[in-house]
Amino acid sequence: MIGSLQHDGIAHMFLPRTIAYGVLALAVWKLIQRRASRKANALNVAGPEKDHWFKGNLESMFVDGFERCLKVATDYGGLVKIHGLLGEKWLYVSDPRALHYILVKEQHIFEENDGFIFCNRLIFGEGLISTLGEQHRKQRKMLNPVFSTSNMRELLPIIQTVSNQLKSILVANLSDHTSVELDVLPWLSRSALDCICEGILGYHSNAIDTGNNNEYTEALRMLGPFISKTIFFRPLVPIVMRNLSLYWRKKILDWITISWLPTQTMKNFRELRRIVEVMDSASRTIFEEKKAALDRPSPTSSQSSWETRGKDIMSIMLKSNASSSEADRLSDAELLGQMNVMIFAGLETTTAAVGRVLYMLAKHPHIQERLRAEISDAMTAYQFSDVHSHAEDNGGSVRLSYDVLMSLPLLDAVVRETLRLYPSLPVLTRRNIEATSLPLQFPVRSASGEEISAVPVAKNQRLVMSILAANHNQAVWGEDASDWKPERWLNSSEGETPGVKDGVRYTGVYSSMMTFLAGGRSCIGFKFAEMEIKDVLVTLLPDIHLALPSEPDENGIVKEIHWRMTGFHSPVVKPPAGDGETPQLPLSMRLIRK
Ligand code: HEM
Repeated sequence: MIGSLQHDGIAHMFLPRTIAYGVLALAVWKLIQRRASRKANALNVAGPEKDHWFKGNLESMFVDGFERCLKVATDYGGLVKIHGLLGEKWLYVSDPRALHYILVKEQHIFEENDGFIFCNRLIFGEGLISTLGEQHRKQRKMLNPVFSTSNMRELLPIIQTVSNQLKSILVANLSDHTSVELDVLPWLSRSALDCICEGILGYHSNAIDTGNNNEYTEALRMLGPFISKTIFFRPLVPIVMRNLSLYWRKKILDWITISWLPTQTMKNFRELRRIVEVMDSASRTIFEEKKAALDRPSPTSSQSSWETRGKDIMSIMLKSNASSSEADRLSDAELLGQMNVMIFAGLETTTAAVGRVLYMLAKHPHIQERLRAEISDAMTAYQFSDVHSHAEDNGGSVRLSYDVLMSLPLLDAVVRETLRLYPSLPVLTRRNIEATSLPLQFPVRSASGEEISAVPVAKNQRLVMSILAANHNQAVWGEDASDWKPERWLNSSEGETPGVKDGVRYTGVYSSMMTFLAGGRSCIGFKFAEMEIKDVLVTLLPDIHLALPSEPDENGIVKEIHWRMTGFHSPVVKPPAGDGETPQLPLSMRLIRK
């Protein structure tokens, strides 16, 4: 997703069907990169030998390369020279000081890649992930307060309603006597979409109701997959955008999406164009209605097909923008762009995170039991507390307040530990727009074996920031860094803060980990994501027991889940029970006897 290698098309480049289409694009891309590449070749840091003359180390590291990504950092340290396409040299970075330098201290010289920014602008408009420099800073200034804790408090009831719908659907498929195997992934994806649509846009998507055939929500669900399918052509977009007039750009778009071109790639382009048009038109309608609602004294849902209760992020953003000074105010195009960006940014990331926590709990039944007990105790205590008189019950389940939800220690530990070990976006890319020198916390070896603690980097060097390797770094997380141990977060009161060793830590926005990144381009929605993940858990666990599949299928084979890491982590079923490719998360579930 955002800024990830998947977005740069690397993870998909090696699929056989795309290679043929790619040769031409690569040749052009190679020409543009050549100058930077020549300088970058002088990089004097150690790293692995190339695995392939064309693909370098990219396929082995970034196509299902979870272990390889970690091993490269363990073998060579926090700054590693790896091989890109056709011998280009890339830097693979996980050192805490180097990441701080890139993301915080000298953020202005490290930018997202051109292809990423230009394509996002075409798809989403002028939102956060399509802008750079001053314009991006201005947008963050306006948007940061919108994601405040007090606004999250207001949003929680919206999330709780969606989580309850998710529970009702799962419960309807279960019994308390026997376990039933269910692929929960489609349900998690639909409930994440509802959370985002309701919470961010104030729009009743009701995607969880599969009978509700809604063109807009279907387009939102399909956007990510179709961006991935067409991503290979991303490097060409900046060339077209920079060198051709609007007239010719439109002509090219019409040509590549012409209906009689039969190939699958053209079909993918056509579908992506259709999705973007549906998304754009619906977003404009919602946006206009929201603006109109701002001028009405008390909007009612009956006045409009779009719900405008005013507690969603968009409404808060519009109010806050309207009351800002002229200099700080965002244009309508920028506000509109944020709507599409937020949905895209928050959908697959959160779905993967919720799926992973459920999977980890299914794998660790004793932690699941302890967590269920913690949640039940909190609900009982809350039910009989004075505060609860203000909270609603829904279908017999207690709706905890935001503060209680955030204060449950084991819940917090389980979520943190899972987000640390399995970041939804494992790697992200940057390039530097001027020559610089990367400082290192932990020295690495040069290609000739000397110890170095700063590495000169030529302009336009391609950098891969490894969130994964940072979150598994034994130098700050300890020798058990790669073990899933929620208790590490429970012991922090004993004077040890997880992820901090001898004062050294990663400067991420969420607990010394890099899952939501650091600095001015860090995840703006991390509090929203944390609240949503926690709320799904407190809603499901009191009623549903989770386990890994254990029943053999008709061929006598038990399904084994594997988390494939490409741009994202997504669960698949290993062959022979599955195809090892199709995202799915079958879990064995039964109702809890009360
Ligand atoms: C577990 C869930 C999530 C994870 C792991 C995650 C992670 C990240 C990361 C690593 C970035 C930086 C990307 C880059 O620099 O290229 C990012 C950016 C962003 N995220 Fe999230 N995210 C999550 C959920 C959300 C949600 C729920 C929202 C919206 C409500 C959201 C909105 C955004 C936006 C708008 C950006 C761009 C920020 C900017 O460029 O200023 N994210 N996210």
